[in-house]
Amino acid sequence: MNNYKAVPGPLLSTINSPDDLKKVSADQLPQVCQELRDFIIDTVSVHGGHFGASLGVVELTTALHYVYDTPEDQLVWDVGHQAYGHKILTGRRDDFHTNRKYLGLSGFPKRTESPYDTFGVGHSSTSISAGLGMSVARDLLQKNNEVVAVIGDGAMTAGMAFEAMNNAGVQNSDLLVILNDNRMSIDPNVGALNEYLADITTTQTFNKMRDDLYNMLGYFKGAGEKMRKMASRMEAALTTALTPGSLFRSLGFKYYGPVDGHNVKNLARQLHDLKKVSGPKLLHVVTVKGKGFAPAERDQVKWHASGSPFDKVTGNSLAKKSNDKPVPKYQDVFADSLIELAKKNELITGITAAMPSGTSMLKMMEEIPDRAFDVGIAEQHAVTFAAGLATQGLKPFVAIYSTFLQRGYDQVVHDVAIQNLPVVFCMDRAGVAGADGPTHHGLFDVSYMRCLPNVVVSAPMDEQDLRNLMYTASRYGEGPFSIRYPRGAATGMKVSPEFEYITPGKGRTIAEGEDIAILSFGTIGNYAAEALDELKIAGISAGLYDMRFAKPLDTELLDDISRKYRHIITIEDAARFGGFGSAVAEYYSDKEDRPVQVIMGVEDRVVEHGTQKELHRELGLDAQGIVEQAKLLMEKQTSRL
Ligand SMILES: Cc1ncc(C[n+]2csc(CCOP(=O)(O)OP(=O)(O)O)c2C)c(N)n1
Ligand SMILES: CC(=O)[C@@H](O)[C@H](O)COP(=O)(O)O
Ligand SMILES: [Mg+2]
Repeated sequence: MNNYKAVPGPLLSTINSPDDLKKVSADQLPQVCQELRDFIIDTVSVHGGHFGASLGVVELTTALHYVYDTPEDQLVWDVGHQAYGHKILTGRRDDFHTNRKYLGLSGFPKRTESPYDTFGVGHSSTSISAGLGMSVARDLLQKNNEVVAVIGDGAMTAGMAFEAMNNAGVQNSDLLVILNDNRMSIDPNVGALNEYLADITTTQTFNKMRDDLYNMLGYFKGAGEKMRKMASRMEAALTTALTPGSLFRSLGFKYYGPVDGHNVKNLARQLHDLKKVSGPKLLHVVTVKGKGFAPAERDQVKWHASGSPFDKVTGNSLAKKSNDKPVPKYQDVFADSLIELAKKNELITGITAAMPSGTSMLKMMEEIPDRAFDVGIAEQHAVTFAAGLATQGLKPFVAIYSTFLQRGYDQVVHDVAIQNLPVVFCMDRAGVAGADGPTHHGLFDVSYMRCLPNVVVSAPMDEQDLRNLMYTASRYGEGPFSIRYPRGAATGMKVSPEFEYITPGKGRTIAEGEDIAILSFGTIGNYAAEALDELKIAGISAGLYDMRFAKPLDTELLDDISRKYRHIITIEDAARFGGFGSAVAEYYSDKEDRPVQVIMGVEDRVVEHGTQKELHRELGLDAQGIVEQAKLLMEKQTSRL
């Protein structure tokens, strides 16, 4: 592991807790911020991690810990990808070089890591609900601590944030919500709320335009539809400009702002004053994502996170250049195939919930803009929106990370599965996700999809099969179809430009054997393929079957396998409970001649962060793990004889 540690500046090096921060004078706060920013840039330039969001809240983080008595005062971060400054100021500076590394600090606030991390995060838009829970608990327990929730403009687009505000507005509990408005989600923020916030932050411009605008509106009345739409948009903007924050006020919040989120002394003063204001209140802070690192300010999407080392002045990548042909990522195979399919079938639509870059749906949004939608951080809406499209005969492909689809599960059940609508779920980041850790692993989708009526549950072993399964899904008219694939690079195989229809429920034989059959589900099967040679050396003849479907199962193939083998191993990069291995066990359970089965998958526990390779090793879900299981199985058989 690279153990490079950034050296903190003279002031930052004296700060090991918020109490130390409180010892510096208000005039020194800008210097603390500069040193904090430098420290983040220095560390992330070597070790990688989320980036732009933490740079954008350096002043806000410093002001919060300066003014509030954390950890007694509860500070709740939303998503938590912006909390690096918070970690550094709350006693984790010296360990910060282990951030997101195996056995190191978590990339997100985590309750077991620090008392300053009041609520575990990773998924967005939970902070107001959690904060309200904490403030109501404070009231009931007759304590007097403060509660502050910090939420981004992207996270604010989610239904959950509005559910929380709707409730907070009538609870009358003291709660400060800070809206960190940088006009960005991971990609540019979208939606009507985004436009509303833009109107607030451009108040002065609109005030100046007011008189002209009324004159123009008169002119527009006689104009066409396009002009009228423009006029009504401008009128809405004007209304917002005249009464900024009215949306939040009407939800029962006292609204303050917008204020400059990079003036730390002013922020500290504002926060100090707001302590005297009771009830639910919202401070609207305007910041720049990537603030203080010019390349990140220029290209905010690229610098949302950095995976490889970079020059901390120019931002140029320091990753070793390779002459090898680049291997496509699964997300790109998905997006390219979707575009190919959509060009041939005009009923196909694509939907992403605020992950155009992450899912590569951006490609379709650029090539076929009228049929590709970014609906914001709104997984629930994305699923039901797709269901609505499907009722009208369209063929929606909903690309959502496996972990984020958990947010839209009732919609998958109630709006898609029960109505048997032909929505295609493309679940990216399935299996262990890597450095993002437990909140982001996609370990539950096989179980949560398999238990639903009507849903096909599939996983390709490689990019060729991903293309073919997508093609199959595009032609499958009987109901919902799910396809899971992991984060990162595909196999690099030569891919046929032709699509092939795979009958749902049909697996394939990769290798025949005699002693043990390995039944794999998804890309984890490539580890099994690697294990075959080593098993041969160990004197074990293993067959390998890429089952492709956890539902419907290839029962014909399963019957063949049970006739031929006494021992089978099933393997999946997912929770064992209710997954593919369970499906096979259930199928065999009433067969007299059932084989002895080992189910390889993720045990009933939380899997922490690390590289995918490290985590697969820890879980025993790699070639070595398969070899070990196979040997154990054969030993057990021999000892029984
Ligand atoms: C439920 C859920 N969906 C999607 C994501 C992926 N995601 C992480 S950060 C982010 C953008 C958040 O934007 P914002 O709250 O404005 O924070 P910023 O990065 O701009 O500081 C998204 C979409 C997530 N973490 N949780
Ligand atoms: C914080 C968050 O949810 C995203 O930034 C996530 O970390 C992206 O993951 P990928 O890097 O796999 O797209
Ligand atoms: Mg934002």
